[in-house]
Amino acid sequence: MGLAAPPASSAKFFVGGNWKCNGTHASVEKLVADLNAGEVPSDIDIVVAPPFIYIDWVRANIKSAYEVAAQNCWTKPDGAFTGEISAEMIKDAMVPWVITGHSERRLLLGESNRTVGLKTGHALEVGLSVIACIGETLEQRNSGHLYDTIDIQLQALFENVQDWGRVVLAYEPVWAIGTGVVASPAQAQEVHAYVRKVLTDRLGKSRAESIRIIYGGSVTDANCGELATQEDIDGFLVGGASLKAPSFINICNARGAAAAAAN
Ligand SMILES: O=C[C@H](O)COP(=O)(O)O
Repeated sequence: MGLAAPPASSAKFFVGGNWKCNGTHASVEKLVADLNAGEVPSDIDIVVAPPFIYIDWVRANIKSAYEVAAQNCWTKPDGAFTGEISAEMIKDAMVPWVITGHSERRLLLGESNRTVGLKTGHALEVGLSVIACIGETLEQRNSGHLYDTIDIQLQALFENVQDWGRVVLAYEPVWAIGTGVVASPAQAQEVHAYVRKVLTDRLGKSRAESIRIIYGGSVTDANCGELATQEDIDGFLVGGASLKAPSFINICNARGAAAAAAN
């Protein structure tokens, strides 16, 4: 007996694992060994984002089922920007993806919508693919500013992105990140559908349908199944659960498992 209807979205499922500022050489080696030992679907995109210091080792040692992302990049190619890593360097290190606009960078490090837009545009120009993050705080949601927050964040992307073919949009409500309070499937779907409509209005139906809109915020292998069946949820950006290989592998299998359960 089925759990839920199969997903309506035909976009290639995408699962990102954002390791954030976690790990040691020993724990990263163990995590990569465990990920390499697991079975993940070959028809989805899976991308892990280690801390910069481990990224080269991970890229060289993780199996080809997983691509690698940086967690951030700078807006310029090089220069006197102490502590920054440029998109050019990320490309030079043969890392194909970068995350931009994560709420931890927006809120803890003061990155503005403009900066996120510039970083995203520059990374794309350099040839990277980008996981661009958007999402509202609880205060913005509760004060009726959910959709204008999303609009403003998207507008900064529209001003800087020429080629949406290499962009994955991650909707991550800040109140759900690292809190254990996951958005309900209906809450997440409602915002994803809104984002899809904005993309449709700006870029046309066909392009909008091809852009993956993924959900992030307290995703675990226990709650990902129903989320994965929502029409406009094309995958996940996973934080804490991506540090545990068995959980992350289960999340990578979420859509296939949900489809199998529905049949
Ligand atoms: O980038 C990932 C998100 O911030 C979600 O993190 P979380 O799964 O630990 O809530």
